[in-house]
Amino acid sequence: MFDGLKDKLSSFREDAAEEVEEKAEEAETEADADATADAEAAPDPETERGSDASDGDATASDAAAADDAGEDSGPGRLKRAAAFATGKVIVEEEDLEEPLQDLELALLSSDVEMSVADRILDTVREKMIGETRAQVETTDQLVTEALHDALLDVISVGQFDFEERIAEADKPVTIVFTGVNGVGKTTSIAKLSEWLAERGYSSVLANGDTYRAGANEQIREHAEALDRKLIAHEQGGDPAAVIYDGVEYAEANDIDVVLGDTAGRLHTSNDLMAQLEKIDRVVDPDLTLFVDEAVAGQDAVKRAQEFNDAAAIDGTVLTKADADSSGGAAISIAYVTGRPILFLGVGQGYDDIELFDPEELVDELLGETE
Ligand SMILES: Nc1nc2c(ncn2[C@@H]2O[C@H](COP(=O)(O)OP(=O)(O)OP(=O)(O)O)[C@@H](O)[C@H]2O)c(=O)[nH]1
Repeated sequence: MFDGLKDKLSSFREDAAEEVEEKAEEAETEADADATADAEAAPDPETERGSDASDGDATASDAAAADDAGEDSGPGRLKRAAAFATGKVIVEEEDLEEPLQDLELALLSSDVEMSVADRILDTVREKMIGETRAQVETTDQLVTEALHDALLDVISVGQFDFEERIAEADKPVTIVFTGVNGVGKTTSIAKLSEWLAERGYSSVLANGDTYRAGANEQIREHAEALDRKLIAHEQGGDPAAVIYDGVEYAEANDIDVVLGDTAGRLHTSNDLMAQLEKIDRVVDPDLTLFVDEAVAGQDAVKRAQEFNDAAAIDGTVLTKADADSSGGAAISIAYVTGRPILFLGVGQGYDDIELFDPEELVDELLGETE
């Protein structure tokens, strides 16, 4: 999962750490050279005692040396050298220039959305530049921490505890799933039903996809495999009515959660978006979840944004993360929509769904999981 991105992040860490180390060493060499120059320029107390004239000469050459140092090194260098002498390393903007350019390219080529990449770069800059570290700390640690914070900042936008939300909500909890065709919506509903069952919550499936021929059969297969009740109407029926029936069934039978499928649609299909509005009006779902596939990268991010604009979503289920190397959608969707990723689909089996944990993803991306 996300191997391509992991490799790119790892290269950035190595390059940035190397640059900062190199510059720190330069500062050390300069600090040493300055110290030697100072020592050489310092008047010998023995000779000094005998000659008043040499006193004046020494002061002049000291000043000249100080001037030279100022001209050649600039205040940044001096500050750096001074910090180095006290056991610290200061990170300067120029150390990071090249690695950050490479990081930007790496993120964009991993399908990370532009504004998200910018934000990550800004945070890394903010966390690292002007930062001092003790020489005993590794620079890699400093870079890793900055990258960790930058990634977490964008990935964890809007995050809430899904399990707690379900536990605390009045029952039945109604969840409606939207998204385009073929991204794994129906499979995700089945997986979520199983995920809920494992945590002691019963669920009923309601097939609001009355549009596509074969939709009833597809979801029925899952319902039968999992031994769940399915509410379905004829093809061409009113999706809001199906989900409403699902809610009534749940109320009558003490079922905790209603999982409502809907037809795959583009945010631009007006009639289908109007159906979603009707579902909203008639059923007033507790949560509307957008489903898309991680492998769609930038397209998934764009669709999430467009769906959220057209019909406010509460979160995303990102499927096929197991087949995605880029990780761009996983990193970008929450920041772009302001709504969290709640689940990752990680395979075709019913158990292949994971509650999304931003901290866990960041650790995995930075190779800190083992
Ligand atoms: N590898 C992998 N495959 C998945 C995942 N989730 C779903 N799939 C597969 O993706 C395909 C499409 O899934 P569906 O659930 O039929 O997709 P859908 O969005 O409901 O499709 P429509 O009903 O046509 O809108 C199926 O073959 C699923 O097994 C996942 O997390 N990982």
